[in-house]
Amino acid sequence: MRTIDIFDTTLRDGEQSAGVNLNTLEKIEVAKQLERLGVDIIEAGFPAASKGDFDAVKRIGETVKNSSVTGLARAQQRDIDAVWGALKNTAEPRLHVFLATSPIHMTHKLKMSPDQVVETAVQAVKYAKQFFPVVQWSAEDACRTDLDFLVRIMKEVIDAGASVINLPDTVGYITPQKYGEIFKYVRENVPNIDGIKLSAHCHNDLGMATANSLAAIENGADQIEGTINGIGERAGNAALEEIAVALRIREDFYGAGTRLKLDEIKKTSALVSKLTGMRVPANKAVVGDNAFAHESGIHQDGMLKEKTTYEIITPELIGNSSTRLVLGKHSGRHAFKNKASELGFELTDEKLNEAFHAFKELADKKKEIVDDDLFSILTNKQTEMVEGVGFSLERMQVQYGMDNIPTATIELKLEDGSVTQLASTGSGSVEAIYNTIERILPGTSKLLDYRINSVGGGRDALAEVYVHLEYEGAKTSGRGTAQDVLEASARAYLNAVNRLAQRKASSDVKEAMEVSS
Ligand SMILES: CC(=O)SCCNC(=O)CCNC(=O)[C@H](O)C(C)(C)COP(=O)(O)OP(=O)(O)OC[C@H]1O[C@@H](n2cnc3c(N)ncnc32)[C@H](O)[C@@H]1OP(=O)(O)O
Ligand SMILES: CC(C)C(=O)C(=O)O
Ligand SMILES: [Mg+2]
Repeated sequence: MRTIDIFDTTLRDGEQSAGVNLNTLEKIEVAKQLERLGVDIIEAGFPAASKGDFDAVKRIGETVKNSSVTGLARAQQRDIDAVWGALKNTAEPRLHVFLATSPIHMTHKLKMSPDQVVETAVQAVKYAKQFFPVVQWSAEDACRTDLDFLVRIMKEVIDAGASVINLPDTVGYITPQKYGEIFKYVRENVPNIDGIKLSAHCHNDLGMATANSLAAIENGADQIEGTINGIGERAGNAALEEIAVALRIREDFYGAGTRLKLDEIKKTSALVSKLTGMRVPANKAVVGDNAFAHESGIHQDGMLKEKTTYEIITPELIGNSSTRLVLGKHSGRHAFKNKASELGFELTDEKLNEAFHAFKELADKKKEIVDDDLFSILTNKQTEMVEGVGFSLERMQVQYGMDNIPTATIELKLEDGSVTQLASTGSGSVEAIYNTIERILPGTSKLLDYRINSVGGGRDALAEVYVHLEYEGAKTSGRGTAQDVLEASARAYLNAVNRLAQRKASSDVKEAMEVSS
C-alpha cells in the first residue's frame, strides 16, 4: 500500500481565512497538536509577511520534533532569507517557494512574460538550494496553466534543485478527472520527474477539494496539502481529516494511506475551531457534531439492529468519545492534572494551578463539568498572553430592563496599573458594554464582527464570544469565555485589543531577521 505524505497548512493557508488571526502561543498549540496527529510536514507560516509570522515559524521550528516544519516564500531572496532565518536551526530546514504560472496570473498580477517566470523560478530555487536541503516549488494556479508550459517550468526548477513539486488548484476551479489528468500528464512528460515528489493542493470554491485531492492520489500524487476543518482562503482548503478518513474507509479502492493517528482528529478539529473561532458546521463530514447522529426512526432501528447499516465510520476511529461527566467541585489537583494530560495538555505547574482555580470557580457555578468545559479552560490558559500587557476587566455591572435603557458600568485596569471606571448606555446590553469599553480605551476602535457559541450543552453552558475589530487602524480578533454571555462579550473585546498590544510588545524579531540576512 502507498503512503501519502500529509502537508498541513492550517497555520499558513488556513490562517489566511478572513477574520482569523492566531497569536504565537496559539500557533504553537496547534503545531503541537498537528505533531500528535502525525502530519509529516507543518507549514507554519509566511515568515516574510510579518514579524509575528516570522516569530511563530521560528518558535514552531524549535518546538516540533516529529514533523518537518516549513515556511512559505515568494520567488524573492528577501522572502527566502526570512524562511532561512526562521528555520535554519531545525533538523531538516525545508522551504516552500512559489510562483504563478497561469497566463492570467503572469499577465495581470506578476506582469511577467513566461520566459521571465521560468527565469525567476529557477533563480529562486537555485538561491534556496544553497541553504535548504529540501526545496518545494509550487506552480501557483497550476490548474489554469498551459500544460506544455507547466512541463517546461517543472523541468527547469527540478534541474535547479527542487525535489517536491506542488500543483495547486489555487482558485478551486478544476474537476476531479481533469486534476488527475494533470498529474498523469506531468509524470509522463517531464523528463527528469523520477524521484520527484508530486503534491496536490486544492481549494474548495466549487466544493470539490476533497474529491480533487483523492483524484490526484489516484493519479500518482505523493503528498496532499490541506488544513484541519478545511479552513483557508475564501471557501477554504481541502479538509485533511476528510481525505485521511476517506483513504482509510475506502482503502479497498485507493490502496493508499497516511501516517495520521486518526484518533487525534476530533481533538485537532476542536482545537483549531476554538482558536480560530471558525465553528465546524454540524453536518461537516467526519468532524461535524451530527456526523454520528442518527435522527430518523428507520435509521435508529437499523443502528440498533446492526451499526453498519448506517455507520461507515465509527466515532472511535476519529477519537470522538461521547461527552462524559468527568470532574466535579470535589475533585483534586491530581485528577485535574490527569484529565488535562488525557486531553493532550502539558501545562507548566503555574499554569496548571491557575487552570485548576478556574475549574474550581466554574465547578461552584455549573452543575456538570464536561470535557468541553475543561478543554476550554485549559486552552485559554495554555494560550494566554504575556501578563501585564494590555487591559484587564476588574468589575462590570449591566442594567437591563425592557422599558429601561441598557447601561453598563465597567472598571478596567489600564496598562500603567491605573484603574478607570465609566458607565455608558447602548441599544442593547452588549452595545452598552462595548460603548463603555471604547470610551475607556485610549485608541479608537470599530467592531467588525461578533459571534457567540455555547461550549457543550445545557442551560448553564459556558458562552464563548469571538469578535473581530479594528483598533487604532489595525485589524485584530479576540475571544472570551465566561458563564455569562455579557462577561464573555467584554472579555472578547479586551482580548482583541490586548492581542494587538502584545503583538507590538512581543519579541525583537526584526532584529533577528536583520541578523540572519
Ligand atoms: C495562493 C496563496 O495563498 S499565496 C500566499 C498568500 N499569502 C500572503 O499574501 C501572506 C500575507 N501577505 C503579505 O503580508 C504581503 O502581501 C507581503 C508582505 C507578502 C508582500 O507585501 P507587499 O510588498 O506590500 O506587496 P503586495 O502584497 O501588495 O503585492 C504582492 C507583490 O508580490 C508579487 N508576487 C506575488 N507572488 C509572487 C511570487 N510568488 N514571487 C514573487 N513575487 C510575487 C506581486 O506581483 C506583487 O508585486 P508588485 O508589488 O511588484 O506588484
Ligand atoms: C502558495 C500556494 C501553494 C497556494 O496556497 C495556492 O496556490 O493555493
Ligand atoms: Mg492555497
